[in-house]
Amino acid sequence: MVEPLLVVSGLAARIGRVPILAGVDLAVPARGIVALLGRNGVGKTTTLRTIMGVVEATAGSIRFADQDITRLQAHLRPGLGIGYVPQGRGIFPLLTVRENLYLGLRGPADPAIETHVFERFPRLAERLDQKAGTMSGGEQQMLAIARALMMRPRLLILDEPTEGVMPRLVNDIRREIAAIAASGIAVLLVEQNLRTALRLARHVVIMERGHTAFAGPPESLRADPDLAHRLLGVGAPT
Ligand SMILES: Nc1ncnc2c1ncn2[C@@H]1O[C@H](COP(=O)(O)OP(=O)(O)OP(=O)(O)O)[C@@H](O)[C@H]1O
Repeated sequence: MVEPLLVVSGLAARIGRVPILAGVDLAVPARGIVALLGRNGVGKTTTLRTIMGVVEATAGSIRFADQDITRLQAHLRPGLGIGYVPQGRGIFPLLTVRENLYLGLRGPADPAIETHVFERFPRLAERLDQKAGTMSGGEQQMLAIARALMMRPRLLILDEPTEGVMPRLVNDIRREIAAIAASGIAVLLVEQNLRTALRLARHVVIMERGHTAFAGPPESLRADPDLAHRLLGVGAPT
C-alpha cells in the first residue's frame, strides 16, 4: 500500500510548560482535501504549527513523503514541498504584493508557476505594486495562498482561510481551494464551517482537547449526528 503523503502519529507538544497536544493522529493522502475540525482551543493550530516545526514535538512522529521530519529544522520543511498559510495569513502589509509573493523563493520564480498562479488569482496580477496591507482580508488570503503555491508545494496546509473574509469572497476562496486540490496538490484544511468541510473534504479528522477523537470519511459523520454534536457542538450535518 502507498503511504499517505503526510502521516502524523501520536503527536504531543507543549507551549511553555503546558501540554497542548497529546495523541494527535492524522494522515493526508497525496490527493484530495483532509479537513481538521474541532471546537475552539482543542489544538488545531498548534497541530499545524508542530507539523511545520514552529512548535517542537515532544512525542510522536511526523512523516512527509516517506521521510521522518519530526526533528527537522522548521526552515527546511517548506523546501520539502509543504506550503503553509497560517491563521491570520502572515502577510507583510508594508511590502507590495510582488514582494510578498517572491519572499520565500530562493532563486528566480519558475515562469510556468508564475503564469499558473496569476491565472488562478488574476486580482493579484493586477495589483503587483500595491502594498499588501491596503487589500481586503479576502485578497490578502488569496495572496497568502498564492505565495505558498509559488513554492510548488505537494501539500498545502491552510489554517482557517475564510476567517475574517467578507462573505462575497468566501465562496471564491473555497472554490480556489477545491481547484488547487483538483490540480493534484494535497490539502490539509482547518475549517470552522462543518458544512463546507464536509462538502470539500474526502476525509475528516476531529480533535478534542489535544488529541484525535474521530477520523473518517464525511459520510460517517453525516450518518452519526450525535457524534458531530458531541465533538463540535453543532446540529446534524447536512
Ligand atoms: N502562545 C500560547 N500560550 C499559551 N497557551 C496557548 C498559546 N497558544 C495556544 N495556547 C493554548 O493552546 C490551546 C490550543 O490552541 P490552538 O490555537 O492550537 O487551538 P485551535 O483548535 O486552533 O483553536 P481556534 O479554533 O480557537 O484557533 C488553547 O487552549 C490555547 O489557549
